[in-house]
Amino acid sequence: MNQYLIPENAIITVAGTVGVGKSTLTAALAEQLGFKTSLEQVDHNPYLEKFYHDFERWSFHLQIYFLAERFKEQKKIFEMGGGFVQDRSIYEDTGIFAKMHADQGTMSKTDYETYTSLFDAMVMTPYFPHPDVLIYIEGSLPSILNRIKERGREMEIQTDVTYWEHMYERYSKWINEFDACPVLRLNIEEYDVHDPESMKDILKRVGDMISTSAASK
Ligand SMILES: Nc1ncnc2c1ncn2[C@@H]1O[C@H](COP(=O)(O)OP(=O)(O)O)[C@@H](O)[C@H]1O
Ligand SMILES: Nc1ncnc2c1ncn2[C@H]1C[C@H](O)[C@@H](COP(=O)(O)O)O1
Repeated sequence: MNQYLIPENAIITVAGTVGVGKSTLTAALAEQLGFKTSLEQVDHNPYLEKFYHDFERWSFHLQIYFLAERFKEQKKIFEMGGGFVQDRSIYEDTGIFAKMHADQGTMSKTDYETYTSLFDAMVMTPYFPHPDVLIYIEGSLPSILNRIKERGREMEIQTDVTYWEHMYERYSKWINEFDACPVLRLNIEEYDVHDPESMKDILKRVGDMISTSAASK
């Protein structure tokens, strides 16, 4: 146990819409805590760029790819006995992305059903521990769009702003209904990743949340 009362085998997952700051916060918290990171790999994804050019053609391929990658990470976290900060949850793949494309008609009904049945089968395996806490990062849409622009991934910058608007709305609803584990909501205006005190404050809140949740079980 560390000074934050976070168990050494804990799993802390960072969630939120594209560009909000998940990867950056994941790295900063893991460093402060001495935990390992589970990061989303964008550079080696063989479908992502194609997907942004043609959602209909590639959305199913991309979801299967992300599901496989995410599941391998879950398995790794399980086998290594936890102690991870994880960049994005598997719940977002299904609850936000796959659903959004199915609803918008850029993933067929059959493909969505195939994807969902595979996801459900994977969740039922022992490799699927729920996080101890899910940190949900939120902020204003203009600030997030600005971050997407500044980060400079051309495929995201070229994507119509309505895509990000729809995703933003979905995330706001999704998090209000999310109940798979305790949630710590953080606004991007309330922390500074470069300030160790600010990271410690977040970790203290994570530790409090884990202790409260353990006491109520
Ligand atoms: N706390 C922060 N303050 C200012 N800029 C940030 C902060 N967190 C992330 N950024 C910047 O915002 C952009 C998106 O951050 P990133 O962590 O890659 O987001 P995500 O993983 O959620 O897509 C990057 O350019 C990053 O440097
Ligand atoms: N499940 C997903 N479906 C479609 N696109 C996805 C999915 N998961 C991540 N993405 C995209 C969104 C971004 O362009 C990159 C990386 O996400 P980020 O939020 O920047 O870490 O992958």
